[in-house]
Amino acid sequence: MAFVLKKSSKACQVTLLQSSATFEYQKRSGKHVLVDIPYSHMLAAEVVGPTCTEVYSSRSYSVTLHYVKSLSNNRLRVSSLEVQSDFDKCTNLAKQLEEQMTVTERPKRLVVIINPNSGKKRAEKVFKTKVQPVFSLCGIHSTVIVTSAPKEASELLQTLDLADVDGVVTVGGDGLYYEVMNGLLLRTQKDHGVNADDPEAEIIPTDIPIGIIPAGSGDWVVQYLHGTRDVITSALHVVLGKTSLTNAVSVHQGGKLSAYAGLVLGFGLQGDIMNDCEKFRWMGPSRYSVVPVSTVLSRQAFDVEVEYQDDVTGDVKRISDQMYGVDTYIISKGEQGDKLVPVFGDSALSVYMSSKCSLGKHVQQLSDLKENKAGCSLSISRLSACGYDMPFVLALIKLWL
Ligand SMILES: Nc1ncnc2c1ncn2[C@@H]1O[C@H](COP(=O)(O)OP(=O)(O)OP(=O)(O)O)[C@@H](O)[C@H]1O
Repeated sequence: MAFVLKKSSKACQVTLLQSSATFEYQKRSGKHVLVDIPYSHMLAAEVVGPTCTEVYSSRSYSVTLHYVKSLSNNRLRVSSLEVQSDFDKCTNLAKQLEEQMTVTERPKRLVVIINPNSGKKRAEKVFKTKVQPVFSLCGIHSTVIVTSAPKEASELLQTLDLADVDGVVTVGGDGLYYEVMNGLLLRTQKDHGVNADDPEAEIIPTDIPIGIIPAGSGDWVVQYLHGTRDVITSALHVVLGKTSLTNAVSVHQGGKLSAYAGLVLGFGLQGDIMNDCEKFRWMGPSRYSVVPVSTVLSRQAFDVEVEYQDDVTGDVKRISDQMYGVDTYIISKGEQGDKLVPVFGDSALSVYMSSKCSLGKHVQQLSDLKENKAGCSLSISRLSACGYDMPFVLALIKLWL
């Protein structure tokens, strides 16, 4: 299907192809331009009529197509293209484009949960100035909840009416994502009559996707997911509606569910680092650079036994040693050349163990891991114990990709 409209007084041919629309026109300089925009990247087509001060002419209507453009470093931005014609042509073109956009399922009703105390305490401003305009452009209705205390988000999700909700968006850091993921999973178990405390019970995955707008201190989940912590990029990933599966792992101790983990499960040093960082929250994001140094200097080795099922052979193996830490990456890390890259929704988890060694060697191992150097992980399909009774159960939940 093709339409001929105008762009800056010159003819512009718009052709609707199977998966994209092309716009072909000449610039004032005479240069020929062809813009090919996939339907999957289109956000909205707006028709604007003549203002009352304009003299009506045969082409005083316009269609502005808003779409997503890729920039360097995995960032996305909104771009627009305007063509002019009469009322019939403009409304017809806009209707055809809107129809193509709705072929892929996109969210229309969202619950947005903001932690005003995340990171540099700019989450509310970030949402209002950068995210809300993108949601409005795409006709998304959002119910905004600003938390006033820790755990409020997960408690609220136990009773909130989620029947018509297409997704929950967090504006904060990894901690808020963790809270919302826990809240949604617990709600899903309750709704299905599953006893979440039972370590043998299969976790029922939640149908409601989670979107993450980075406004925290670490923002690791979103960086792994989108390759950037750019706010507008995250908002655009949400509105385009494509989801990715990620793992959640339940951790049980003493016959009770401790929590669902979604990023790293750190036993020993890593857990101590996170615990110490929380005590220095007043330092803001810089606590993650300073506090770990003192925690590593006061490291302690434990007698640990790790039993796991090998990802490749399926054999159950056991390692006993004095270790500083056993870290399980729920968002696994796969090897790509000499680098470690995040892998979402993998059937295996990666485990890193730090056996007793000199401080120099230990620091080297930790910095290799921080720089994502390949070669220091074990890939396991099930980790059953690490010194304590901590069986893990895997589930998959959806994130907007
Ligand atoms: N209104 C609030 N006041 C204080 N703490 C809150 C509030 N709402 C949520 N929290 C808690 O704050 C913790 C940290 O929040 P969040 O992850 O958003 O920020 P961050 O710690 O700065 O970022 P990151 O987790 O990426 O380092 C979460 O565990 C959450 O439970």
